[in-house]
Amino acid sequence: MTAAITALAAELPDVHPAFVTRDSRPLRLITCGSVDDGKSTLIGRLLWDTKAVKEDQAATLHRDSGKQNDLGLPDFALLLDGLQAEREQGITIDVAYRYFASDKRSFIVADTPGHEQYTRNMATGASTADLAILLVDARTGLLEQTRRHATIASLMGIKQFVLAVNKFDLVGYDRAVFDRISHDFKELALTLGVRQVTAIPMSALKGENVVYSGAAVMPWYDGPTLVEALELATLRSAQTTGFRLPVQRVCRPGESFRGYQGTVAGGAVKPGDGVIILPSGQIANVKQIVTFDLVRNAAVAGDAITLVLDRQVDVSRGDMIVSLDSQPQSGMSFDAHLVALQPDGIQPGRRYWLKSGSRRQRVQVNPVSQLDLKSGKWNPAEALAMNAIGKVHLAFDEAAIFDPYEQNRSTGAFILIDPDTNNTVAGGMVTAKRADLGGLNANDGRVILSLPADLAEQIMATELLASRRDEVETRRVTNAAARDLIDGIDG
Ligand SMILES: Nc1nc2c(ncn2[C@@H]2O[C@H](COP(=O)(O)OP(=O)(O)OP(=O)(O)O)[C@@H](O)[C@H]2O)c(=O)[nH]1
Repeated sequence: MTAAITALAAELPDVHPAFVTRDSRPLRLITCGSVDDGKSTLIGRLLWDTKAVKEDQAATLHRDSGKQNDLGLPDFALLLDGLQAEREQGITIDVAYRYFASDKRSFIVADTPGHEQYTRNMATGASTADLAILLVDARTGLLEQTRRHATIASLMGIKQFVLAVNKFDLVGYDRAVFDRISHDFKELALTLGVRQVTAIPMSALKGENVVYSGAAVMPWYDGPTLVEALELATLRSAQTTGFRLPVQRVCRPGESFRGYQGTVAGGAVKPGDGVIILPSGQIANVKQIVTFDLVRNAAVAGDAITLVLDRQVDVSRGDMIVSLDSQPQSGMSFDAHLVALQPDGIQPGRRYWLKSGSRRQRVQVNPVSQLDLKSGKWNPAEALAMNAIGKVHLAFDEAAIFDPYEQNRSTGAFILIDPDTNNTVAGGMVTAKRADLGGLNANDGRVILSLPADLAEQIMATELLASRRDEVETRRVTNAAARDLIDGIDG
């Protein structure tokens, strides 16, 4: 991902002058649709009609698509071809960002390959989206896929939808078709608790109701064009957690300098702020904030920084540096929503690698219920099939650190990786810490005591446990996890 994003970010200033001169935050979008609904054509059309396409790109496009289109227009989907090359290089996270702007606002659209729509962007691009554009083909209307995408988008915290009823030229611009599909969609949105819904009939191919009005062919439609709807959308409110810095790298260029690098995943920080390093629990103050070319007096979510602390502490990749007065939750077990992404689904009790930010740890996953997309009900389930949306319990060997996804889309999101195949098997969002006994876990009938090693030795030596050694297993954990255990018992 980093490579793709860095490459795209490097292009940024050339894309559209409006983007760099505006000071308001751009609106972030994701597009969802089934294969062939016209997603590539729509994004291409948006880039083309807002003039985000550079001249040399435009010339190539006209040349390459000259024979393919009887409207005498380029094949807009080709604009996104560059992405294919990035994907073929096996870049881990298949999200690329496209930038465009209207007269009133700038936009960033997360572009992901069709069938893997939600695979990884859940933990990356889409998790920052303000709005989702759901595409449907006017000829087919809502499909199960549309329901799934809408559900996932709402679980991901997106509260504004635009339903793009595309290919309207193929249904004779029939108003009744639009009324039916938009009615169905509004009903679906209501069941998801999404109130801001705009449905728009359009032809991405012909550019009707995308950037320019389609009034000539759809005089009965008096709503906004897609871009007008996007201009009216609101930015997602700021995240509510304190400062979060998942440490990606410890930088030690010389004896005298030690900095902790990463992208701020929540809140803000300034020199002098008190921070705590998790999971170790060490405390320090921020001495300096450095970005690639300057020393800064503050940093906020999204900034890539190097943090220098005022004392020697032990920090490694995967740790999180957070504000002292607003900490994430640390615990051995959490509740989460999961979307299963591989044919094997999620089987009860299976163990995976869980990756969240720069952290990777072992986890056991137990499904609890599955969402029935038609009724919107959660039915009890012990396993999740591919594409199912479920509620699960996560049980860790060592303390995990999360914010609820509602509060922080970055430190509350994760992916699960199959340790045998290295495939991403699920994307998930943490809903809450489980009220468990901190470090006490039951596994295969055995009790696992997770304690710092020396404490574990002492406890195992006690008369009570010495006689039951084969029933109790101890695992060495960090001090923070042990503290959790004690909190759990006290509470
Ligand atoms: N008539 C008509 N055809 C369209 C419209 N939008 C897209 N198409 C055509 O539908 C086909 C699929 O469009 P794409 O943009 O490639 O669809 P996609 O959803 O991106 O498909 P994948 O890239 O496979 O996920 C192409 O042949 C497009 O030219 C439209 O508004 N009207």
